[in-house]
Amino acid sequence: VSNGGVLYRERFLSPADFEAIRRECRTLRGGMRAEKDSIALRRMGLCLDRRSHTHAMLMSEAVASRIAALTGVPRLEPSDFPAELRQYGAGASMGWHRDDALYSPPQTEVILTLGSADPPPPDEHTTRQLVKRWTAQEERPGYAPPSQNWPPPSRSDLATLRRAFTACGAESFDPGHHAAPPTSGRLCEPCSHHLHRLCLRHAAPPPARDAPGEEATRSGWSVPSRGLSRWLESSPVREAMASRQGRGASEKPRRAFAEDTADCFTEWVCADGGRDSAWTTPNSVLLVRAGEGGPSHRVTPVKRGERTIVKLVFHEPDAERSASFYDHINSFPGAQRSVAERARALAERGGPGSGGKASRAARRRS
Ligand SMILES: O=C(O)CCC(=O)C(=O)O
Ligand SMILES: [Fe+2]
Repeated sequence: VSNGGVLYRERFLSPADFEAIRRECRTLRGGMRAEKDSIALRRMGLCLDRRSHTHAMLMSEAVASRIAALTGVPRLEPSDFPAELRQYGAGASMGWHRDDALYSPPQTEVILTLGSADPPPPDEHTTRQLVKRWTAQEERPGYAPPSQNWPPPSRSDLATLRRAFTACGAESFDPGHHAAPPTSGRLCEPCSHHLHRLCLRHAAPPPARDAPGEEATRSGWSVPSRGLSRWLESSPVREAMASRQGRGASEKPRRAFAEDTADCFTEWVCADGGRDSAWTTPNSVLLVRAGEGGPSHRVTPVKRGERTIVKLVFHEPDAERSASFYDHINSFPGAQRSVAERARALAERGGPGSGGKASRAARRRS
């Protein structure tokens, strides 16, 4: 794997395949249990049934050869190590570690993100650029707020919105459709209650501007679907709006940006010793080379929301199981130790350099 053994790629599966996997995995969440003996803290896990659709889709020759092509490993195969569904809830994290080599030569691990907590907010520069682009779009004649593709207002917004709409005499208020996305300077003049939402009654007829989703994608971040109103009130957004209205950015920011929405990153050490990190988007894959030669990496603590991933293991043809393979398998939640496998693991540990009780006790799952 390039970049010191880590590679991050977004939009890995087709939207249809990804949705099918996400749907199935959602139904399995109830079966998750706290992971045992793991470096990860407060993470929940579940081994995916080999007969599941998710397993069939991901542990396939097709996916293996795509991973091989991405990593530059000549050939990879789906391993017999269980694919795991894992969830980081609030407070969960994973400290710096290298993935144990479950095989020799060491495997490539694939972290497919199914869902993530709210993304971290954009920096101030990005926010200003985005607000500028939105404004330009909104100033086109005939602009109307999009209906479906903007996240609907959060529950806590509804009462305020309803009041604002009543105040300006709007006839109806449908939370899913009558709330516009954040705008910059263009307030609903008659209402002017809301800096960031247009009242449809006072908005011009359709159409249309780029879907906010596309905007967000182009700018490299997603608008938080939860905590939207807090995000809008955060200082760079407010300042950008204020300066559009010629009022300058004199208002004291009420809340610091970074405190407001914070969530976990996967961080790793690159080949040159520097660090890189990713807020892993849904349908992204993070490919990590295991073993001593692999990169050190970690997951920063989740403060809000949750992040669900599927972890998959691929190995080179003819790779052999290592003692760690058995240690790991036996520490799965609810694992039944297989006598034969245990015997085999013990026999393998007898070899030179395979570590005694102390190293076994110290070994924790990655
Ligand atoms: O959740 C992640 O992004 C990384 C997880 C990881 O490193 C592991 O499970 O070994
Ligand atoms: Fe890891």
